Amino acid sequence: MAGGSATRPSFTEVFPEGLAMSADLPLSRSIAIVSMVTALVLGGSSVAFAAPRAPVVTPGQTADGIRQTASLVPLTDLAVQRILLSDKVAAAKFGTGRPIDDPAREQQVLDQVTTLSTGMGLDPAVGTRFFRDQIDAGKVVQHGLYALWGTRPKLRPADRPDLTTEVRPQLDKITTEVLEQLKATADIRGANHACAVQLSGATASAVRQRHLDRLHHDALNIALRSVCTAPSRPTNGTG
Ligand SMILES: O=C(O)C(=O)C[C@]1(C(=O)O)C=C[C@@H](O)C=C1
Repeated sequence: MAGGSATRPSFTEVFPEGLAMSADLPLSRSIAIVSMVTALVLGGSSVAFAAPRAPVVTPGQTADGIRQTASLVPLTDLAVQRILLSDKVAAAKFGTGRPIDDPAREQQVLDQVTTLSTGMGLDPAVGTRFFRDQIDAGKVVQHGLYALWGTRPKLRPADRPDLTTEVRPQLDKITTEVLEQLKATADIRGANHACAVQLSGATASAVRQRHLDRLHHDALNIALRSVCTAPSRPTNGTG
C-alpha cells in the first residue's frame, strides 16, 4: 500500500505505472515530467506542488475526508477470488467426463443466494443477477482452460482437487461475503459515470495485482458487468 503523505505526493502516487521515458514521449511532456520529479526530489517548490494542499483522497473516502463512501474494490476482489477458484473447478473436472455445465448445481447456488439475500435485507434479484454472471465467468474460465490443456498437455494440472468436498465449499464460502459487499455498495452501484470510473479502476488494479491473464481478465469483466447498470426490472418470479 503506498502511504502518501498529506503534504506531498509520493513518487508512486504521481507515477503509478513507474516512469517510462521512451523515445516517443513528446519533449514537452518529458520536460514536464523531469521538472515534477525534480520538485519531488528537492522538496516541492515548483508550481506543480505549490498549489493549496488538497487532502489526500483514498478509495472509499470523499474529499472532505469525513464521509466514507463504499468502495468497489472488495467486491471486485471477491469476484477475482471466485474466478481463480474456477481453475480448481476445471482441474477437478478435466478428463473425468464431467460436463462444465451443471444446471442442478447452478440452481443450488442461486437458491442459496436467494435465501441469504433475503436474510440480510438485500434484494434477491440483485444477488441472483450478480451470481448468474459469476457462474458465466466461471464457465468462461473452465472452457478456456479445457482448450488450453487440450492442446498443451504439459500445462495440465498435476493434482485433481475434489469438487464436492474441496472446491465447492470454497465457492460457497465466498457467497456470503459477496452478498454483503453488494449490500454495502448499493448506493454507489448504478448506471452512472462515477460507478463506471470506480469499477474500471478497481478492475485495472485487480488485474495488475493478481497478474490476471487475458482469459481471467475477460472473465472478470463478465463477472462485474452488472455492477454499474440500472437495477433489473422485477420479474414474476420466473427468473
Ligand atoms: O460447481 C461446479 O461444477 C462449477 O462448475 C461451478 C459453477 C459455479 O460457478 O458455481 C459453474 C458452472 C456450473 O454450471 C455450476 C457451477
